[in-house]
Amino acid sequence: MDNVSIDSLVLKLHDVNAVKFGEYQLKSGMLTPIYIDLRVLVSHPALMNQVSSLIYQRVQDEGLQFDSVCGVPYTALPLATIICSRNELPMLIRRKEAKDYGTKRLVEGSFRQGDTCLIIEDTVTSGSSILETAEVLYKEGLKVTDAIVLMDREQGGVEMLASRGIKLHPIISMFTLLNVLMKAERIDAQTAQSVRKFILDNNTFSPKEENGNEAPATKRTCVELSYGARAKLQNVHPLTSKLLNIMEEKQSNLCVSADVTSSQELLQLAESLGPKICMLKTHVDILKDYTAAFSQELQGLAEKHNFLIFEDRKFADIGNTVKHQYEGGLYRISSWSHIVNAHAVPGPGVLKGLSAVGKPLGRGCLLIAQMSSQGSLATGEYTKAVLQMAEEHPDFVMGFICGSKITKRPEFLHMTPGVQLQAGGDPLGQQYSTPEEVIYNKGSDVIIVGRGVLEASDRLEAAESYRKSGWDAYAKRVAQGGQ
Ligand SMILES: O=c1ccn([C@@H]2O[C@H](COP(=O)(O)O)[C@@H](O)[C@H]2O)c(=O)[nH]1
Repeated sequence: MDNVSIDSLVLKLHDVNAVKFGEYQLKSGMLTPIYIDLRVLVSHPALMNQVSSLIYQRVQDEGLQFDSVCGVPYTALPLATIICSRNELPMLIRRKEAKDYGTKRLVEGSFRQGDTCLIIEDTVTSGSSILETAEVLYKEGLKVTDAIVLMDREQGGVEMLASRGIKLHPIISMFTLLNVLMKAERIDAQTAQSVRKFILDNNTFSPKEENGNEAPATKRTCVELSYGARAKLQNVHPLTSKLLNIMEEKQSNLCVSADVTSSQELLQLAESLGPKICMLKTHVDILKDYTAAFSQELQGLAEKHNFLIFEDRKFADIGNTVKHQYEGGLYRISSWSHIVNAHAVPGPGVLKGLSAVGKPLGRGCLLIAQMSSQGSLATGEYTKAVLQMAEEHPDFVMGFICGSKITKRPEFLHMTPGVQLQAGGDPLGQQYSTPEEVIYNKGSDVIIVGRGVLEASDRLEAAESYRKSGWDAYAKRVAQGGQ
């Protein structure tokens, strides 16, 4: 499903007043600054057809297997009807109340015990309406493994349903909707930010422990998705998805920081450590003998060993300057580095400049939200502002350089430098944490290790130790946090 169709749909939904800003009450009684009212769709047949086509396209893209389709009453009923009728799929209707005459059935239509039913819903907040429908279907002997929703408010529905064995596939999610409306100047940045804050502050999902009690706060903050599951999320940057898949496949969340000054040595590192890493970080401006041939060889090794290249350039100038720095000069960074990073200090212009060059090439960027060095000024409100900048540019920003997880949004990556097997520091203010601390306790995704590997007598053996510690810490986190 392409972004163009999602963007145009969001704008049309806004045109027909299906997206309202103000103060509204949800089914749960919760007051919300944004209300999605898809009941109006029935008055707009062309839009109804567009929505139905997008839902069916998603069903096909996901390769979902099912025997029948059921729309959650009432708003999703006509959507399910159009989809089933157009594509000749058997449909079931869930009654809200059984009739007190005739068959008294709660599910109308023909089915066999053990059949799988796909649920279609218009909007999800907590996921409770889908679960109610699924429970009625279960009582009839049907199975429910997947549900498709047009609009996910991103308030815990995906996680709640996942905890009950149902995979929810959202077509539009709240943060995407806000970004599209903001880009089209339908809402201002302040409105978008206050809605984002409301959504993040009002997550409805609290996992239960096996004894039925609520999990303690430390466990409850979010359900932990695996790297592989995150790779499949709808909003994820394509390069993030690629990286997450590499991580899962190679069982490595290790990025080696190749801080050496000779091209030959860097290429040797890439060749020997390539199988152990998901990413290789460079500081191209410390090489004393850079040539274009070097960058070509490096790209070849990245393909051979399936890792991404991250040039740690830390762009920090106005948009026009960073555009030149990224695209041109001696290094032509955009031509060979999959990922670069930037400081948020100049404001969003830095991202506009970089993305003008990087986006057409499928590149991505990390924002520096925190630094590992002692006395860093990138803390508190600054870090929050960096997060906001990322949320406003999800089509180019893949995540953050940071010391710990700064957002629960699973589509953003957290990458942490300042990692060694023993905590400590260097005389110039670098501060080190262990892989276990960074990945398990601080919730980061990738460990970035330089001297821990480079100064070891056996670099390959050291890289394997870091790969294993990083991976074990991640496996422990996922095992305790969910799926
Ligand atoms: O906050 C930051 C941002 C970047 N770095 C870079 O990571 C490596 C760390 O090297 P070590 O040898 O493991 O200390 C280095 O390239 C830094 O420029 C960072 O350390 N902290």
